[in-house]
Amino acid sequence: MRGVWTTERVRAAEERLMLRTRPGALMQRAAFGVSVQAARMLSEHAGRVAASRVVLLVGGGNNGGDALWAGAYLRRRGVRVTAVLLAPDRTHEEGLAALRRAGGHIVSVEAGPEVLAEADLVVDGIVGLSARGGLRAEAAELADVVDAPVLAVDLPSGTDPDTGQVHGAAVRADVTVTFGAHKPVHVLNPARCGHVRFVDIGLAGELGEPDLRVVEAADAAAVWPIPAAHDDKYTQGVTGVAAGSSAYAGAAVLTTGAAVRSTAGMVRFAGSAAEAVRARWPEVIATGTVTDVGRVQSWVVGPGLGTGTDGRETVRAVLSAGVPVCVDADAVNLLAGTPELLDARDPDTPLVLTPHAREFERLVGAEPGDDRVAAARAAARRFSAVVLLKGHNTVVADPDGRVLVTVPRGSWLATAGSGDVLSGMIGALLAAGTPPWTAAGVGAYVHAEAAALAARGAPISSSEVLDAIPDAVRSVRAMSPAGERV
Ligand SMILES: NC(=O)C1=CN([C@@H]2O[C@H](COP(=O)(O)OP(=O)(O)OC[C@H]3O[C@@H](n4cnc5c(N)ncnc54)[C@H](O)[C@@H]3O)[C@@H](O)[C@H]2O)[C@@H](O)CC1
Ligand SMILES: [K+]
Repeated sequence: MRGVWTTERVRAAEERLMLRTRPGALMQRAAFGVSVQAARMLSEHAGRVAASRVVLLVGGGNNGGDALWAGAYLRRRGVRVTAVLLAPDRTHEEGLAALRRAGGHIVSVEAGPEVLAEADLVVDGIVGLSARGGLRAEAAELADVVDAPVLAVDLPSGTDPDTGQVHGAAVRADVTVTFGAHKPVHVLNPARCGHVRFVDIGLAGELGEPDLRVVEAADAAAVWPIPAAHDDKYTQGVTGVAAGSSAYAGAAVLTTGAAVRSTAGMVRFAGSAAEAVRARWPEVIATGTVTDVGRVQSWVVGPGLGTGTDGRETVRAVLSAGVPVCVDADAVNLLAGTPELLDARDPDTPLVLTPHAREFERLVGAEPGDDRVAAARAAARRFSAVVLLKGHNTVVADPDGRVLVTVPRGSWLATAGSGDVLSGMIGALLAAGTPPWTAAGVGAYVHAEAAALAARGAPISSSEVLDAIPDAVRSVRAMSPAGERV
């Protein structure tokens, strides 16, 4: 898992590091990293470095200072550098002097559109970690006329560093260079950041435990249940699925299918869609009700269940079964309407709640808001459950405060029934004994991987995501040396 630190933590780490480094050293390390990345982009996009044209958009803080120093380094490689000063009276003095000495041009905002029209690359040094709100009017107007590739210093200006939200105008970067640590914006708003490149400024020893973690292929490969010599159909965990209704048999088929495709163990189904499930998945033992289904090691409850009396009793029954439960869709709505259902639960049995934003609002009484990480964390604590908040980024919070994020590759999962598939996958991982926070995070990661593999550039349905689960598991195992060995 890759660590992510909030701006408060990064600033504190930088302050500690600055006590041990010469003044200005950190900025120069950061700026040198920006110049290296800029040169790489110039080679790629303009076919040359020397004699190409770079425009620096320079705000009134240290972010602008980074851009100015990077411009000075680029001058040494023969680049024609022009700095547009957005806050002339607050421009970083040493950086400005360095660029002047190196032979860079300095222009005011009025000349911005003209120099931008000639640019091979634009460096966004408008605002960094101190950013609040969208771009101010002058910066917004300039950002609007940019046509060249954009390299953002630390973050694309106008996006919130800690939530990734954009209110108003913001830069859209092709590449973002981050210093010393990944910050929340880099994983919560990848569409604005483009490719994120890390520049080491020596912070690692000062950072401590991350605030968020990003799931990677190796994490999935390390925990995905693979049958071993001693295994039979029971030892790998039996997943129970209580989903669907006469009106929504499809949800039952998708959820059950996802559990079938995810692991080699057994899947049992309980509900009025038993016949449809059996017809599509002959390996599943399907019965009418939770009480006569037999032993399972986890339950998935909710997709297509309906919110009537039968659904409510089903939720009560699985919550009191003493095994880990993944509560999705209608089961989340039932808990929102009848919170007493949670009394049926043994507090020591893992519970995973998987709401999307509207279900979250019903459950918690408030929208997730801008800070989805904080919202998921608070809900996890309140319900003593792992809360997986769906969205373009999936956020998975544990009651102990740990948070996992999955960074999406496209929006292919914005399709009907994809949540049903996810809950079946999480249920299968829970049945195999995977701890709930990991099961939810890794399930979401492989779900997104399956979508990307199935899509290959064209819209897909949930059935195709489901069919791609084995390929996604193969892919994460192949990407990770640990996974390949097993
Ligand atoms: N602290 C350090 O040791 C290091 C800091 N570095 C750089 O320093 C940056 C942080 O610098 P600062 O704290 O000086 O602040 P910034 O450069 O992020 O912001 C400067 C000022 O911009 C204004 N501003 C805020 N929101 C704005 C908006 N939406 N539109 C326009 N202007 C806005 C504010 O008045 C703010 O004080 C980092 O992002 C990084 O680029 C790097 O040089 C690495 C080392
Ligand atoms: K920036």
